[in-house]
Amino acid sequence: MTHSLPDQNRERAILVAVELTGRKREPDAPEPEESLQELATLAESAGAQIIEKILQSRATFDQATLIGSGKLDELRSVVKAMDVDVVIVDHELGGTQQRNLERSLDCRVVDRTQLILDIFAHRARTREGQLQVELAQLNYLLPRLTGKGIAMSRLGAGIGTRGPGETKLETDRRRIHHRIKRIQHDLESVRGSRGIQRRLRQAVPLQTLALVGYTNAGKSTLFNRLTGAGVLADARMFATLDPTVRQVQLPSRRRILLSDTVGFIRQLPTTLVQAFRATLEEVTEAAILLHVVDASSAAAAGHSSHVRRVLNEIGAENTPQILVLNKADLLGGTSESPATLLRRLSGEAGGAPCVSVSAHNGDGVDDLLELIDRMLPEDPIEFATFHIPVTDLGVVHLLHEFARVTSERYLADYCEVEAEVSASVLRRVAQYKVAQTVRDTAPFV
Ligand SMILES: Nc1nc2c(ncn2[C@@H]2O[C@H](COP(=O)(O)OP(=O)(O)OP(=O)(O)O)[C@@H](O)[C@H]2O)c(=O)[nH]1
Ligand SMILES: [Mg+2]
Repeated sequence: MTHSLPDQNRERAILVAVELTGRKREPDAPEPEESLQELATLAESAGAQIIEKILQSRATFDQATLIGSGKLDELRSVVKAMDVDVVIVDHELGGTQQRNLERSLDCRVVDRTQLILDIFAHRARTREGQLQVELAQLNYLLPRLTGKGIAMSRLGAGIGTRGPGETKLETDRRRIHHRIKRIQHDLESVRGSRGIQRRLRQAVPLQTLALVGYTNAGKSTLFNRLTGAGVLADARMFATLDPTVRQVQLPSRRRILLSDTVGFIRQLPTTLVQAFRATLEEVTEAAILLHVVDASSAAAAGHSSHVRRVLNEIGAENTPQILVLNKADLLGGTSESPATLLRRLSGEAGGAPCVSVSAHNGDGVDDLLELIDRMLPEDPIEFATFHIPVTDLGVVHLLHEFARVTSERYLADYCEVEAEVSASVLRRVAQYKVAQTVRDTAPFV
């Protein structure tokens, strides 16, 4: 785990989870230990030092305090003895439960969602990302503002205290509602300008592919490997929050756009995922999804089935997928051979083609590019004549860039261009077309 703070500057955290006995787990739900381990990774990503992990088995969650009263006493003495700053609970807490726990333990109590939001708040770089996180935080807090109202003005620099502008929130619900409206309004205008960028991008008729996957799967590392871009890749979870888009050239010399997106994680409420609309748009509009899995993780299968579920929820289940088993360089010590894992995950993904790569050392990346080339829809070349008004000369430029122009003549108020154009480019400029014949030639490069 990477963290930059020396131990004495990090918050001392205890992690708590409850294992419900006698209840069948959801098909892709993790083992409680595995979930607790993931929580530890998250907490460390947020800068905490883990003092202890506590797992309690119970038939049900306690309504008032989640854990039972005996366990609570035990926890209280550990908190005191070990000088603990924050207790992090691996389940979503209701407002009352959180308040009761804080009062009883006399220390800060944060749940999994708050921790994730906290990391998000820290990582968001763009204005849109920051607004999205604040909106998600407010939506999380609102239903928890029951009774006398929780202490909204917990100031400080620790985990869970980077709440949405404590000072803005110190009063009541109405102010929060007001703030939510304001953020939504600001988001609309930020999105408006992104919409313009997106349209500009669409004017360049390239297909977009999106990297998706569980957090820490290696999406950004693969993105950098494929595009030569210097996107932050980090062992901390949720290194990427804002989508980044770059061009990639395929072996056929066709170009595509690749976008790197926020990682998915279990127990992140879909409403929160929805807040990351920028990412979702990249995903739902992609021609192909590159589903990246950390094949070296013992939880690979659970992670990939979770990702498939989120893709379902956001309506991207029918987008063609390539399963990319990453971190192949680390394989060897795992119980399942890469070939078996590939077969199994591919079967679960409805037979999606898969490829094993190492974003780290580049192994398999050429195979991935070949596969993308084969999977991209055919794009036949046609020969067409265009009349482009002088007011739209940008289109002439576009044809020079993305087609093979064979002649170009400037007439009174338009330019006549003859060109070999791929079908996808042709669709963009169809309104200027005056004649067209399909050519029986190989795609130009
Ligand atoms: N050994 C090895 N490590 C890798 C490989 N790919 C990525 N990593 C490491 O895995 C960690 C996570 O990589 P990222 O590329 O940031 O992962 P991500 O999927 O973008 O993560 P989020 O943006 O947090 O969702 C980093 O420490 C990378 O160096 C690989 O092929 N082999
Ligand atoms: Mg990333």
